[in-house]
Amino acid sequence: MSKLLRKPENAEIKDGVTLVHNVTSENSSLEYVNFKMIDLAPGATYLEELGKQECCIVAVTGKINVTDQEVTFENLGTRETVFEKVPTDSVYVSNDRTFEVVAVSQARVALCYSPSDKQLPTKLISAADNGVEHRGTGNNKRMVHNILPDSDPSANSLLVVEVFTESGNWSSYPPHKHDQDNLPEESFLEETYYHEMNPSQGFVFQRVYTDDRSLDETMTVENGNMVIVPVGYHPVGVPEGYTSYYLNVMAGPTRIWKFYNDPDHEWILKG
Ligand SMILES: O=C[C@H](O)[C@@H](O)[C@H](O)CC(=O)O
Repeated sequence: MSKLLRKPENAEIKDGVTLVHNVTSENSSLEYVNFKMIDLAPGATYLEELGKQECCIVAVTGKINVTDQEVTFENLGTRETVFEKVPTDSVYVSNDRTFEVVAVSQARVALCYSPSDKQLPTKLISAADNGVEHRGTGNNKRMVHNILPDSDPSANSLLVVEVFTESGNWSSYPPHKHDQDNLPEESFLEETYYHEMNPSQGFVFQRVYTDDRSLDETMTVENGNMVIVPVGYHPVGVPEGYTSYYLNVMAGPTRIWKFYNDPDHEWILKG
């Protein structure tokens, strides 16, 4: 199995708290992006002290309360399944703070981390604050919820978006990359994908590859899997009959999303 593909761990870490995924700089090649997906049973709590990392807490499904021990946001979350295709609520918590998540209902919560040493205010990113984008044409259409885009100055290095791609369409396509710290041409952002499929027995194909093909992995990605994108182009193809969801976390030395399209395939944009 590709080292870039992660299947759910589903490790119970305390009563009512299951660690579904845990991507760290120790167990991956990523230096900027860290990620946890946790499942919380009703009433379960998860507390974390942040060091020099910031965190975007995404109420992926279900309802949660979030506090940084100074301010508390209650009843966050807008959906029982991501395939309701509505934006959800998130909370930004900066470095050197402690946060606690309390499950109001059964909940799946994404914890998206990146480096931070300039403490910023804790901020509710409500569903209504998500910019919704409809990108692409033909069989390249997808819908994007911008949870924490680079246009939002609330974070130091973190970028968080979620993407819905319908049956028979492609996303992150034409293939693009952001693996060179070469602004204004291209930014360097590591990336993680947390994938879900509807119906859940579905799969997508995701390729991660570099210009010199020193990295060239094509993966069958199933419901609940993650894909780690340290470098390279990273297109996703969705078979007929299924809808794809993925949550992206990106971070790098500069908080700008400036991608570079694969020249072999950029002609597709010219229609
Ligand atoms: O670089 C960002 C990720 O590849 C996705 O968020 C991608 O941009 C989604 C899309 O535009 O299809």
